Amino acid sequence: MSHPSLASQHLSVNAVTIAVNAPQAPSSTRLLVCCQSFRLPVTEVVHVCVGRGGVSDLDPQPPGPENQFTVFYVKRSTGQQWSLETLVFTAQDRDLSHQWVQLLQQRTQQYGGRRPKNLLVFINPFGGRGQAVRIYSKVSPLFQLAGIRTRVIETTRANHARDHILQEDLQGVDGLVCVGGDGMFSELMHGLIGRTQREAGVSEDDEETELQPSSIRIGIIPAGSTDCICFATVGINDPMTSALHIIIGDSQPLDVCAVHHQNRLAKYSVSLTGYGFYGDVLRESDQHRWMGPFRYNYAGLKTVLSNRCYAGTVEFQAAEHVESNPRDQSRCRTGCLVCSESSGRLKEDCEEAEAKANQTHPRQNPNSDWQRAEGSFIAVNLTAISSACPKSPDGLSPTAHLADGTADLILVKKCSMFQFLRHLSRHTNQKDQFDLPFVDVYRVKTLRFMPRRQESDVEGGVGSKKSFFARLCGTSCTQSCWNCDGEVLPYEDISVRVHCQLVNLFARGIEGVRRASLFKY
Ligand SMILES: Nc1ncnc2c1ncn2[C@@H]1O[C@H](COP(=O)(O)OP(=O)(O)OP(=O)(O)O)[C@@H](O)[C@H]1O
Repeated sequence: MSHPSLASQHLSVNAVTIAVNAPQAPSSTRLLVCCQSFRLPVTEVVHVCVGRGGVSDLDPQPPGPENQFTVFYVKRSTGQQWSLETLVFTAQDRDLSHQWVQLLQQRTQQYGGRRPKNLLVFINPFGGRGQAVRIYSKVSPLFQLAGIRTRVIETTRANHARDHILQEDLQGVDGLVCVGGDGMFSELMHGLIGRTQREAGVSEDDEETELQPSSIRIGIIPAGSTDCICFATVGINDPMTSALHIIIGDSQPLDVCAVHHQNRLAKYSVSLTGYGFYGDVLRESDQHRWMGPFRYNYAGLKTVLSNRCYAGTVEFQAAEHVESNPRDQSRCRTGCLVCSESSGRLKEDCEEAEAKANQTHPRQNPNSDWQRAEGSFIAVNLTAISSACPKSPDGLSPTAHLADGTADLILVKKCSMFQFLRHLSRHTNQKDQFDLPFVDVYRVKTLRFMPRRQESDVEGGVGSKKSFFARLCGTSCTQSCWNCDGEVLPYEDISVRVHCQLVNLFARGIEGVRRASLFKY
């Protein structure tokens, strides 16, 4: 087909005649259609067909004359929300229309990124408000439209999805999708990381080992109660937006924390790994499941009122090379430079680690770069991402990066209940939420925590120097637990290592203002 002859043709869209610019430019971001203020990147074309197309059952349309063709594309609505939009073009005749469709399909394939062809979808019918099946039925026609094959499994028990990924044949699958909340994402992530290590002959229990990333990406269609991971990586909890990110094959690497206890892998975590306050809230709320979602408010209030703190030692290795810190104001956004530079460093680090492993002599002083903080803490929080969610849009650490190989460690030292409340409330109303004398924050690669039992604990020492409220709440506990992405870990001493860009999501991070405005039309 002769492209230049097409390029000089004029088509009409919505009764306005527009010029279509030459489509043979080599760049993948070449604009497909250009008409005064209208620009459409080929990477965001979902589908092209002859006639007037509709999104199957959602939007049935009469086929329309064959000299017309329809382009389905991603449209930015408000904020980070995406929707599917259509443009109907009218060519001079049927042949020209067919040529355009063919050309645009070719271009979409050529420059359209790494789009999935085969998805394995897990739906948790009980996640969130039990709406996951209905939510999936709204977005599944989009996958059909884009020509993506899907195999759908409704889970029948906890860990069904994880076990399936670990045990079943995934030949040809190029994407895993969960329709549910953070717990479902965690299942997919554990299954995928576990399977990849097994196939690579890597032991997950070995803290020193480099874990292997998988080429299979994970998509999240939010249908849970908080959906923090979707919110922090896409910027919105909207099933349609997530489905479109999956279809156009977006790719967002994500750091993962491997949490170990006594030389065994305990769990992987991407958002909060928290001891003290968040561990107590989770433990308390788990005991009151019968209250439904209200249990979180109840447990939160009770834990705040009891104002417990715990003695222990935190050891950590601060991030090297990293130009950013948790108190700067530069947030991780689509195309983040800090994260992309980390992917280069990741390769260098792997080579260095391999060289070290091959050395006959052990390292001179493996503990030389460890720092230590000792004391009584109300909370020890580690988060590899901002952990933003609709209730706390800035998250635990607003400037944490998605894929720079670090996590933010937030130490909230012993303070009064009102001071702690101030710390909690700063999540939503201050620029630097760590600007408090009893809060320390570090960007780290590794962490170790050891609880410290004190003589006085027995009598009610640091952990239970009981306030009036603590007595009122009947909380005499001197031991906390870890909250690891919403699951209780029943240990206190743990070690954590951040694995840079271990998993890949169908996402692109949160789009910044400049980029969003480019596409405002
Ligand atoms: N069929 C099932 N029956 C019972 N539990 C399930 C089933 N399928 C998945 N699960 C478990 O349910 C837990 C919660 O699911 P999910 O994350 O989808 O919803 P949620 O807890 O409401 O959301 P969020 O984690 O965002 O708060 C998961 O940890 C998962 O292991």
